[in-house]
Amino acid sequence: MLTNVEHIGIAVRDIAASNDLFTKLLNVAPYKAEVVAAEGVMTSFFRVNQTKIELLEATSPDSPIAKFLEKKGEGIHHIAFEVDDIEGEIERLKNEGFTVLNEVPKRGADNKLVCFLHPKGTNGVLIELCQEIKE
Ligand SMILES: CC[C@H](C(=O)O)C(=O)SCCNC(=O)CCNC(=O)[C@H](O)C(C)(C)COP(=O)(O)OP(=O)(O)OC[C@H]1O[C@@H](n2cnc3c(N)ncnc32)[C@H](O)[C@@H]1OP(=O)(O)O
Ligand SMILES: [Co+2]
Repeated sequence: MLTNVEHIGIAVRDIAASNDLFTKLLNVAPYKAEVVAAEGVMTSFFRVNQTKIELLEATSPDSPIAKFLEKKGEGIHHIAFEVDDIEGEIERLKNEGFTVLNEVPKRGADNKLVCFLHPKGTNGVLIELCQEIKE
């Protein structure tokens, strides 16, 4: 089951400059910076009550963020929903006809297991599902 919007991912060219901007905007400093090498991203997380913003900078030219920036420029990159059973949701969504880009959940940022749905099947919005990793 999808429980809530866990974060909004925003693609940025210069995460240090965007950290300053979002700190002013949200009146709060980022609580975490984390590289996810497998995704080719550097992330920075802000929390405003229950809402999180994830800033994403590409760490390599073949990063999905680099391609996105080249094509669309800076802006909202994805919406992430929190789920309580990511494997179950993957099966359910596959059966509903959505294209799951990684059918095996992968390690994301901020201590989550994640998967993504192709935006072609979701009205042009990249959707991420994420489940807290219980240590
Ligand atoms: C996991 C760490 C962290 C976390 O929260 O834990 C993250 O969120 S990491 C975020 C970065 N990782 C990903 O985005 C992984 C999933 N994304 C992908 O697999 C690709 O980006 C994919 C398949 C969505 C697009 O890759 P492709 O190589 O096909 O790039 P194209 O430029 O050819 O795109 C094809 C088509 O899709 C449109 N597109 C691409 N990205 C997005 C997007 N973010 N939102 C909406 N639409 C997108 C692109 O415009 C192309 O459409 P077209 O009409 O053909 O121009
Ligand atoms: Co994300």
